Order: sequence, then structure tokens, then C-alpha cells
Amino acid sequence: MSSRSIKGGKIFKKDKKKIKRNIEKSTLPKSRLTADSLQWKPVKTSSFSGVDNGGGMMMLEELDDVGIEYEEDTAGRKVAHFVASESKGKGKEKAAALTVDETDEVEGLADSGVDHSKEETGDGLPSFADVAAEDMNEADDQLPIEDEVPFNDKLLPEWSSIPLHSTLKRSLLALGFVNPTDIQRRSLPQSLKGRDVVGVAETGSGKTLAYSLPILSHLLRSPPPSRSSRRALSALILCPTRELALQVVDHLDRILKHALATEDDEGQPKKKAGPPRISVGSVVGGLSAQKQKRIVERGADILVATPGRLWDLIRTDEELAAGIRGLKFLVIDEADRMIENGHFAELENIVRLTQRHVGQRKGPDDDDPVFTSAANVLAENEAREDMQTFVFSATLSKDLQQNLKKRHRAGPKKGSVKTASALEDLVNRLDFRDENPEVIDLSPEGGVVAHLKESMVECVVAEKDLYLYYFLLRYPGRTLVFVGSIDGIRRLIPLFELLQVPVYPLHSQLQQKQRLKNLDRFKSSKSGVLIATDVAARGLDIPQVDHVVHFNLPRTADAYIHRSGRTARAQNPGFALQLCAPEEKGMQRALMKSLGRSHDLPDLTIESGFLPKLKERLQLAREIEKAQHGVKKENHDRNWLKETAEAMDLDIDPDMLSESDEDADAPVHGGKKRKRLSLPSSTKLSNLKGELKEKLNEPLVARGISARYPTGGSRVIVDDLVRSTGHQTLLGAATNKAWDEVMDVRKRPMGTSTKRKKRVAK
Ligand SMILES: Nc1ncnc2c1ncn2[C@@H]1O[C@H](COP(=O)(O)OP(=O)(O)OP(=O)(O)O)[C@@H](O)[C@H]1O
Repeated sequence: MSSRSIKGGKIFKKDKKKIKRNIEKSTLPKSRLTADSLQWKPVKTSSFSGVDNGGGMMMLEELDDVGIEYEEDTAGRKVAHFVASESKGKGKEKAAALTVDETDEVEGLADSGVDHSKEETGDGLPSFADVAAEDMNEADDQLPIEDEVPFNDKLLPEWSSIPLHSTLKRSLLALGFVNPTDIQRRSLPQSLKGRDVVGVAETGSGKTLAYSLPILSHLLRSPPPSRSSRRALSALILCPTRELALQVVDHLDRILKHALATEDDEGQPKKKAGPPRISVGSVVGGLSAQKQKRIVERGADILVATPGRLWDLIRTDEELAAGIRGLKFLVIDEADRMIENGHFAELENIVRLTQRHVGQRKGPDDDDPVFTSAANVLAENEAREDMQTFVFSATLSKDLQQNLKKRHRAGPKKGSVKTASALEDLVNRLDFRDENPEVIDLSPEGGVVAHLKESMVECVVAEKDLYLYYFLLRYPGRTLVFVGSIDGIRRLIPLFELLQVPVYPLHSQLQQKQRLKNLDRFKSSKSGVLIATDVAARGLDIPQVDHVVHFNLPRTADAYIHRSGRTARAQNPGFALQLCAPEEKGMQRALMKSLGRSHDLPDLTIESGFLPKLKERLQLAREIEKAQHGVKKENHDRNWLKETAEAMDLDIDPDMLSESDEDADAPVHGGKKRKRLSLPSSTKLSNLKGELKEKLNEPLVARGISARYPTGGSRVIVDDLVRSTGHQTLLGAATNKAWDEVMDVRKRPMGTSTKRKKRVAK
């Protein structure tokens, strides 16, 4: 997806700064250019398309030596043309025209907003680029209805009984999704029949496609949208966070990329000319409201949104409110998280717009926010009778599922009795059209994915750093470490950086840009370590996370399920480790009990021979950290003293401004104590750093191994050394994966844990 913008049906890729610069240059002699004839250059931006800081731009391309010229057309509107200096533009053909409001000017041009309407061409998605503005504005000009080309079911036998549009089956084939996941196999036949579905299934089990495929199938089988007017909204997907919403858009993109493209000679997806057959828009917080407004005004078949921003837009856009009333599909993804997220009122308001009875009430005293904001819309539009509602989550309590069924059979209670939880309240607001919504509960026994291997290390709080360090070295791989507080992350990051472990923080107090960057780095480093708060616990579909470490235990079973669900996704192996201090033991028992576990987790085997050296390194890293703080404080104090003295026009003893290797309050000048401002000196700091460097260069050798005589000792490592088959960093350690460790020792009755051996050699 790129930052092209569409105005009056023509697309342009843009970069605000460049265009501004070029406008300044526009006094040069110029010739006009078509947008697609220009030399667009990709700009390096974050590859984590799920979150971005570029105003929703998924890809940015830039131009040099091109400006924009405005001309008035016969209707008095400003028409902009791309122009280039004569030397560069020679031979280029007639101008590319786009219509802009005067008020939009250059800012508006550069301001494409989140645009998931598939107008991008670079990655083979369908594009508006070849459609002239006039064509886009032709009245009642509908795209031709394409016949569904039959799909050979032998190519995807496992999907043959699921009546999806054949185009989607081609997409699934291209993506290598040979088998539907369980939740897809169970829910799709129901949703494709028009039923309402509540789906509960383990993390990473493909719930996004479970609710998206019926929407796409419906749209592909519906008459294509008219080119002349704003697209009627067909589906609304509500997500709790911006990251999740954009990830859902990514998911849809992946399917649509194959579904809506033709193939080139080499069988690669190629862009199709014309407006997108299906357009997907996103409306999420954190981006400019102006941009979001444009997306909505342009119209989309599917809107993926977070409730807060969407409700803001609905309040000022009657057409959008009417669109919500006319929805064919309403999806609530991660319903339980949505409640936690503090946008309950907005979510509730949006959901109420889809209710059939809202608006039938009369009376000026009605202070219902929905009624007030959308009174006209409610009066003039009936909510669609055949709307389908899909509610999906990995954690939706059984009680709630039962209540939902019972409540629906009994019909919503008048005056709404105060319900037990906000989530129940929400579910009570959902106006399922289905007499008996299909509830599919595939939540696994024990809460987490069956093939996830879990283990724990019991240790005192002070040793958690050591065992984390050991684990990261012993089991290299992409590891997500969950820490209970932002302060905890701030303590661990510098420590592990000193130990040369590739660690990246992720928490809510980081700037969005930095969060993005860190996620990118984590994704691109095979042994990267993301140290995060629960901000990373839900929904993030980062490929190949090998391990999740619960450095601090989560407070709820749901949080444990979602955190652990960042690994072992889509049938990949995965491993979750709990670092459990004695004071957390009670909490851990309660946690495991509420997950329905009757067994303690197995202990992780620790090769204790490595620990003393790791401990030394850690100790040095801690001292360096402390010394660094001391030096920082010393500099700060010295600067303060200097500045204050200067301000007061005082002379100060130069000794007081110099560094010292001596301790503070050391006796000087005939036994008198003089307060020194210098704490640990920078010399001491560099000595410590040198010492750590040496330690980091020393090999870490298992017990019974002789690094000097690799053919001797009780364990011979010469073959590993010759063939490079041994452990990367721990000489003599096995190279097995963490999940292999707990293959056979899984589970023993709760509370029967044997006394653990003292693992740390003092
Ligand atoms: N049928 C399939 N075959 C193979 N992979 C699939 C299939 N369906 C979905 N996937 C892939 O599985 C991964 C996880 O899917 P998704 O993010 O939808 O999981 P989820 O159930 O929503 O997880 P969570 O509860 O953590 O949000 C995605 O990368 C997706 O592309």
C-alpha cells in the first residue's frame, strides 16, 4: 500500500516535503507528465505495516524534479498537473489531471490518509490509476458483473465442502492455506448460510479469516459497486486497538491481492485496471481525523475500525451513520479486550445503531447519545433485517456464551437490567437477527494451544535476570518477554544491552515511531528479544515467535492465554516459560487452576555449570549500570553547580568541578571531610566495561568439557567443533529446542512438585 492519493478518480503517489519543495521550484520551465510516467522511488519506511506513523501510509514513494501546476477548468475548479523541468520532461505526453478543492492545495494533495482501497499498483493490487476522472464520474456506470469462474476442487479438497466464492479459493491456494483451521471449518458453513456466529478459538487459529471470508465471498457475489457514488458500506469490523485493526487490513490485503489480481506471464499477481472490486478502509485512532474523514467519504465496502475514532466520525457524518444502519455484516473482534479498552460507550453507541428497534422510540426527551447524534438517520433508515453478526475471541467465558443464547431466546429485557459485566452488557446490546446464533466454542482445554509447550523455573526474584539470561543464551530464537511494569522493562533493557543481547522494549510510554521500529527490529532478528508489557499480549501476529517468557506472571488467566498465544501460532511449535518467585507461587496456583489445570508445569532443565559465569557477567553489567547512573548524576551536579555559580557571579574551587577516583566524603585536608560531588569516576566505569568485555569474550563451557583439550574430558566436543554442529554460545550444551525439553516430562499432579535442586553454584 502506498501513499498515493485519489482525488476525482485519479491517483497520485506523494510525499509532502518533496512536493512542497517542488512547488517552490515550479518557476522552472516545465512540461506536463502523467502520474504513472514519473520516476517514483520507494522511500524506506517501517515494514511493520500493522502499525505506522506515517499517517496510515503503508509505503511511500517520492519524486524529484517534479512540481504541480494548477489550472481552472470550465466548472471553475482547480485542476492540478504534474510538471517537470524541460530537460527531464522532454518528450513526455499530455498532463495528468486531478481535481482538487482550492482549500486542499498542496497539503491536501500530500494528505492521502489511510488508504486501503487497493489503489496501489506496486504489489499487484487493483488500481484506480488507469481510470480517467471522467470515467469515475459517469452516472450509473457500473462495473460489469463477472461470472464466477469454477474452481477445481481437487486442488483444495479440504475446502471443497465450504461454498466460498471460487476467487477466494484461488487465493487460499496461492497462500498455501491447504486446510481450513478448525474454527474456519466449523464457522464458515454457518456464516455462509447467513447465520450469526459467536466463535471462540485458541490464539493463532485463523479467526480473522473465519469472519472475513464470508464477507469477501458475499461481496464477490454481489453486483459490483457503482462508480458514480460513494460506496455503500457492507461490513464493519470493530477491533480494540489500532495495531489489531491494521493487522486485519493486512490480512484482507493478502487475500485480496491474489483474489483480485490477474496473473502476468510468470504467474505472478498483476494489477487489474479500474476501480477496486472490493475496497477496504480503516478508521483508527492516532491518525489525523481529516484523513480518516476522507477515507470514509470516499466510501469502502469494508471498514475496519476502532470504536473511539469511528464514533467521532459518525457524529458528524450522517451518511456514515446511515451506512452503519445498512450494514450486512457486523464483526466484533476480541470482544473482551474491547471492553477493557475504555471505549465501551462508543462501542455501545455504534452497536446500537445496528439495532432494529432504535429510532422507533419517539419523544424530544430522549437523551440517548445515539438518538441525539443520528436522529435524522434513525428516523429515515431502518436497520437491515438480514445483517449478520460475528463475535470472535480467544477468550469468551462459557457463562457468557450460555447467557447469550438464553438471553436471545427470551428476547432482550426492557429497561435493561444491570448485567454482571460490561461484556455481557455489550452482548446484550447485539441485535442478533438469528433466532439462535451459532456459538462455536473451540477453546482448548487448559486455555492455551495444545501444541504449546510450557515450563517454569522457580527462583527468587533476584535470580530472575540470571535465569532469563541463561534461557536466552541456551535457547536462541525469537523471544517475547512479558514484564509486569514499564519500570521493569527500563531496568532490564540496559542490562541486557550491556550483555550484548539484542533486546528491544515495547510499552505504552514509547513513541509510536519507536514502537514500530522496535517491532521491525524484533521481526527481522532471528534471536531478537522483545521485552514488553501486556500491550503486546493480544492479537499481534508476529511470525515465528519461538518463545514467550512470563518474567512476571500475568494477573488473569485470559492475559496468560493471550500472552502465551504470541507463540505456537498457526500450528508452529512454541514454548512458554514462567519465571516464578516463591511469593508468586500462590498466584501461579490460582492462575493454573483457573485455566483448569490439574498439574504443575514441568521445571525447565538448567545446566547449572554455566550459571557461575553468567552470574559474574550479570554482576558486572549491574555495576556498570550503577556506575553509569553515578557518572550521569555527577555530571549533572557539576553542571548545576557551575551554572549556579556563574549566575551568582561566584568563584568556586576548581577541585569541586573535577572528577575524582575517591569516594564521596573521603577525608582530605588534614582529616577534614569535604563533600565531593564526584561519585564513581568515568575511569572506574571504563575499567568495569573493559572487565565485562573480557568476560563476554571468555567461552562458556559446560561441566565435564575441556575447551583446551576438545578430544578429552568426560564429554568430547571435537566433532561438534569440526562440523560446527555444537551450540552457538554454550560450549558442550545440546542444541535441542526448548519445546523438546518438556516433551516427556509434562505434567504431574498439582502441588506435588519435588524439592528442586539448588541450581546456582555460588
Ligand atoms: N487455513 C489456514 N491455513 C494456514 N494458515 C492460516 C490459515 N488461516 C489463517 N492462517 C494464518 O494463521 C495466522 C494466525 O491467524 P489469526 O491472526 O487470524 O489468528 P487469531 O485466531 O485471530 O489469533 P489471536 O487470537 O491471537 O488474535 C495468520 O498468520 C494467518 O495468516
